[in-house]
Amino acid sequence: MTPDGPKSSSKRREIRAKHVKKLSSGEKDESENKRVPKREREGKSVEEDEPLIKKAASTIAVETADNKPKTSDSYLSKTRFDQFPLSPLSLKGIQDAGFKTMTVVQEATLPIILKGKDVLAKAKTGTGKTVAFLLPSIEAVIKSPPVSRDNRHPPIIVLVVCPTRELACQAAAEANILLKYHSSIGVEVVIGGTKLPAEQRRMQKHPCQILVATPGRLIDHIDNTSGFATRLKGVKVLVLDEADHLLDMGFRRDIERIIAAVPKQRQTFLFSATVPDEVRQICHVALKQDHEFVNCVQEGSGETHQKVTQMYMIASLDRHFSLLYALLKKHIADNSDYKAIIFCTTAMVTRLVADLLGKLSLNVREIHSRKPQSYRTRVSDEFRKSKRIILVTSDVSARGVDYPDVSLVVQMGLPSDREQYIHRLGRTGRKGKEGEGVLLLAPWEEYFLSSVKDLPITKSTLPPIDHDAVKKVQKALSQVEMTNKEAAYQAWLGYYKSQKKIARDTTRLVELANEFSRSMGLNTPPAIPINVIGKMGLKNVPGLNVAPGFDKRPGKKNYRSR
Ligand SMILES: Nc1ncnc2c1ncn2[C@@H]1O[C@H](COP(=O)(O)OP(=O)(O)OP(=O)(O)O)[C@@H](O)[C@H]1O
Repeated sequence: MTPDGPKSSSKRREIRAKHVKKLSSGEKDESENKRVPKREREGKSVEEDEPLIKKAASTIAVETADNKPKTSDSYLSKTRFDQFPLSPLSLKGIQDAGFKTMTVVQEATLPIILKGKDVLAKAKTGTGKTVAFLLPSIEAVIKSPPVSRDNRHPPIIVLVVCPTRELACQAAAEANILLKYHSSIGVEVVIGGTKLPAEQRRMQKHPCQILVATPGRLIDHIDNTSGFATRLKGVKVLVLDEADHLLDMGFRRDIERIIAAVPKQRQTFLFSATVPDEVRQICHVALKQDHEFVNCVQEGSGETHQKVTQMYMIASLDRHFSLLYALLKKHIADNSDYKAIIFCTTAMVTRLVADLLGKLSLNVREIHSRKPQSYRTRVSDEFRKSKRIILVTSDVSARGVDYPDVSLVVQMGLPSDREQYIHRLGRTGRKGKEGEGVLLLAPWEEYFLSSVKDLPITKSTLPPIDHDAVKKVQKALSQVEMTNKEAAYQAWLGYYKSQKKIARDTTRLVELANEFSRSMGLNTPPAIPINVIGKMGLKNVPGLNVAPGFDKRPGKKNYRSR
């Protein structure tokens, strides 16, 4: 391969990882708690949302030549990029990236976007949505009039909003790959976890036309960075990546503020692998009335990848840790180049599970919101590049993160909803590859299955757990620090308190939490400060171990952080 020739996908990944690393420098862990969707923090559901308004928009189902909707997992189309009026420099960048033909979602959305229309696009996980919105965005920058060098507030032409820092950095890294030959176009990222003045200085030094941001930090800049609001007045393209998540109750107010800060006269793209009906009905807050809905996904089994086998296991909580261990051991034995992701319900449960698997001598890393951003970036980068590794994570890694070759995704406990289940599962089987997904539930969580009954998820027999393995897990649990168990117990309780069906009977909820406590090897449930119990709405519920006084640990207002 010539130095400038098409890149192999591993080379491309390396380049992107380098970009991500560069983009996401930051030392302080500015907890993501405040950005955890309020719906999840407070247990509110979409049903409690504002009245839904009916919306008229044309829907385009992507069809094959024989007019049947695409059912195969082939994420690539036969259409070449040069069949569209894209700038030669973009085409050169695409060639260098090693992209030969467009993916289905790119082929379906590009012609509509190039006509100037707003688009709401739904396409499976790992099928190239990022490039689908970046390419036409770059074209919009190229078509914009040049800006004079002495303009003190050079306009931001494209604003991309992503729900997490990892995703924002990843999108910016992908943009940098596409912009390889566009030396006059710049991309910047603004995310939490870094100091605001540092970002302000960086933006001043490198005025960009494309800005990728997380909602909270973007609003910080609107409020506190001089000239920033003026720069946003230049926006011609607004992108909401993981749009359904950004439009749900947790982010909605921020998104409404962001929309108010950019001109009405603009093009808007909403992309996600899941677009629930509620989101279709409220998307008018961002999109024009005559937008197109491009649906590259068949309802039901079409929403997940055929090459990813989906199984669920039902077992009492006291067996979950041993089951997880048995499951991982079997997966490792069967897959020499295994790469597994374990999703847990909260940050503190994530820490507990990571700690436990580490004590069981598995090669484990952890990512959640309580880790500093610099650590998160480093671990994410390492996991992206490595094989024979397990990542234990909270939902900060559920959406959009593009780790190649993940062979197994385990979801422990109740996913927050059907969409989250699909996005988490979507970390495997990317770009048409094979993968395996296991959902591990307790019997009282089985009701969740009704929300995914149209997906090809089947019941699995439980892997055999020998006596030695149980002993090993118990020993490992006894070595896990008590403070980690206490924090996991409290977080567990907070999470399930936000699950309406379970929280309805608070006495039962506490009984279940105490079952979880026993599964960690504790005879007595950890004590919870009385003020925290009050805030959780669990005052006087029998079974709780009440500690007098206040929980003074930093950032303790929210019981669940991701
Ligand atoms: N035309 C193409 N040909 C080959 N690979 C591509 C093409 N377009 C994008 N890719 C690659 O496909 C991978 C998945 O893309 P991306 O992360 O954008 O998926 P996604 O659809 O946004 O997934 P998710 O729903 O999980 O966010 C990336 O590694 C990206 O570089």
